[in-house]
Amino acid sequence: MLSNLSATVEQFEQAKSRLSTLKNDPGNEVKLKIYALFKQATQGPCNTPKPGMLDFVNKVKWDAWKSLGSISQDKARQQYCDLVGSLVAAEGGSSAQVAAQPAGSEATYETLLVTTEDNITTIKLNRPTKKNAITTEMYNDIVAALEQAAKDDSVLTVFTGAGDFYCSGNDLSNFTKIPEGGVELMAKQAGDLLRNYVNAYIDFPKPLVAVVNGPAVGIAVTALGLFDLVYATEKATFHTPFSQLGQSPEACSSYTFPKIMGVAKASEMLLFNKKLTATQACELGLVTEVFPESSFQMEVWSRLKAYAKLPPNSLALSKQLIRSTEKDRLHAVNDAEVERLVERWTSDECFNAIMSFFQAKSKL
Ligand SMILES: CCCCCCC/C=C/C(=O)SCCNC(=O)CCNC(=O)[C@H](O)C(C)(C)COP(=O)(O)OP(=O)(O)OC[C@H]1O[C@@H](n2cnc3c(N)ncnc32)[C@H](O)[C@@H]1OP(=O)(O)O
Repeated sequence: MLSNLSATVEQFEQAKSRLSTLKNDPGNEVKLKIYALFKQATQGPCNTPKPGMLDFVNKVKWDAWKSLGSISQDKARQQYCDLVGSLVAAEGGSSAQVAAQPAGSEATYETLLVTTEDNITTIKLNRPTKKNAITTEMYNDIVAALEQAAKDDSVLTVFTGAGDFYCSGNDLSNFTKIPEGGVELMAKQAGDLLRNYVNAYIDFPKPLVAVVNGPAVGIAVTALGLFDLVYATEKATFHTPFSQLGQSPEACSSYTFPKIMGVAKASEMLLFNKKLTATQACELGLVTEVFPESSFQMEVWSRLKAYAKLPPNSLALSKQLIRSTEKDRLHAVNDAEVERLVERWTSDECFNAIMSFFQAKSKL
């Protein structure tokens, strides 16, 4: 179903009242941006006379408002909600209540928000109470959303998470629903789903961008090797605890990680569960750039909106040139990783690790 969405007046009011609950001063630059967005959202483009040279404070505020040019009140309201949402989230609150969806078209899924605006299709994992862990239904929905994004008019596709986590990886309860055919059938079905999921990334034809808004675990980290840009907030972490879970790497990371960061660093992550900070992940080349949490959403989205104005065919063709020589290799790696995991999922090591998680004996 398609409908038009932007920040509602109610969301805007909610964002206003949440702003007053902030404990930390976000700094003058951010405060000015908030002021300007508020004025634009409530009064439209700046049309008041410029304050005199000596009226320093009002002149700076006027400049900030004027700098928004003619952006619509709807858009300003939405950006205001996004900015307040990121400030609230930075203090440990949930940004989900105030962050508005980009205006534009929206496809409806149970735990996925898929929207298209400004030539960008955004796929947002929307299960914040479970740290955006991916259920079997979500794997299928993400594949469908990627197939749709490949065909739509957008130039870039962005993947991100709602709330304080980017994604905690595979939902471990996917392995607790044993079908009548037993554990072997469950493992085979999970393998087919995983192969299909990873193929959707390998074959994705347009630039794919990860906006890593918080910690990432497991398959949410390994899949990053198949993205074209990875932007992370400074509070993001990157953890692939496969041996701890009795499992093995997926999403082609057994190939992409050594290529990106070298065998030694890849082994620390994929064999020995080393959790990286955003800065470490950037130094190793897994992350493109790290941003301060207070301005993360604002900086990243303004940059992506500019990129999305570039000529789409040129972008897609250049991506194909960069990636095409690797495609067959990546498919072969995906098949091999899936084969290994199907074995692992029937092992005692894996069974015991998942049981301990649900008996709350172990957390990563
Ligand atoms: C069917 C296809 C299969 C393809 C599989 C492909 C292979 C994939 C491999 C992986 O992705 S391996 C990584 C799997 N992920 C984990 O092991 C993470 C497990 N979670 C945790 O260790 C912690 O929850 C956390 C992520 C470190 C967060 O800890 P925090 O203390 O901040 O929050 P919690 O209270 O633990 O979490 C809130 C809520 O969410 C539930 N939850 C979080 N992550 C998962 C998860 N991955 N699977 C299932 N449930 C998860 C957690 O249990 C809490 O639930 P409630 O207790 O509130 O009901």
